[in-house]
Amino acid sequence: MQASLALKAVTKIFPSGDGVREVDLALTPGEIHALVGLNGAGKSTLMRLMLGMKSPDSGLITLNGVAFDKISPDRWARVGHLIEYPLAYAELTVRQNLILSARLRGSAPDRAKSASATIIEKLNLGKFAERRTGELSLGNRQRVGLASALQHEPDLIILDEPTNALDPAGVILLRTVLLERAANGASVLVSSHHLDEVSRIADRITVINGGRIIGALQPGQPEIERAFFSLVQTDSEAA
Ligand SMILES: Nc1ncnc2c1ncn2[C@@H]1O[C@H](COP(=O)(O)OP(=O)(O)OP(=O)(O)O)[C@@H](O)[C@H]1O
Repeated sequence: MQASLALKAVTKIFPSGDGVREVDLALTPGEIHALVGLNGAGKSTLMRLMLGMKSPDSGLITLNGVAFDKISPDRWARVGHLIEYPLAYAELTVRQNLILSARLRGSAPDRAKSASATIIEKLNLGKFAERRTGELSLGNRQRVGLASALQHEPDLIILDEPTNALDPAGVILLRTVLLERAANGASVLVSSHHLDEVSRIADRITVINGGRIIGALQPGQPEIERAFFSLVQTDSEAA
């Protein structure tokens, strides 16, 4: 069964009073869903909740109808994510890191080797494959983090600002891999500040402000930035 993740009235409030409130959101197999919002809007918090890295104060999150405390480790192994910092050992080479991450997700040694070779090619990391990861530029480390999140062909993909440090070539390569995964039925959620980029790849764009979902934008709609700021301004004025 392909992944579909659903949030119902999910709330998580930090002691400061910030957080996310009463969020309803659903990811659909085969769709790329973008989450856009200003700095501090609640995107990373929401993604952490969707990955079980944080627990909600109230509300329910399910994966294919199953509550998080009942999801098996095998099911989690088919999830790919990158939240803020790429997880990689600085002393290991790119290839070693990728093989290790595939093994940690339960891939057999041969499968881990071939999966890492495939993603190294897809994200154009060949030149760096035998270099120590700690020596790479920020953008190439981001590519390694993305490679690790995507190499095991996950059916649920959650990426927090995946294009932040990427050059235009990296953005295009990532776009190709995400479109390919979605075409194969994966549910994809990406957060971004780059409205033009998400407009190009997303099937749906959800806007978050002050921890609440405040509306949607149409991918490809003209003047999408203006529409985004108008939604945010109206919401902020009403608050
Ligand atoms: N662990 C935490 N403890 C207290 N407050 C937190 C914590 N994590 C996030 N927050 C607060 O919750 C709010 C939402 O933060 P979050 O990181 O989810 O925003 P974001 O939309 O991802 O922002 P950005 O675009 O800057 O990455 C912010 O006000 C932030 O300061």
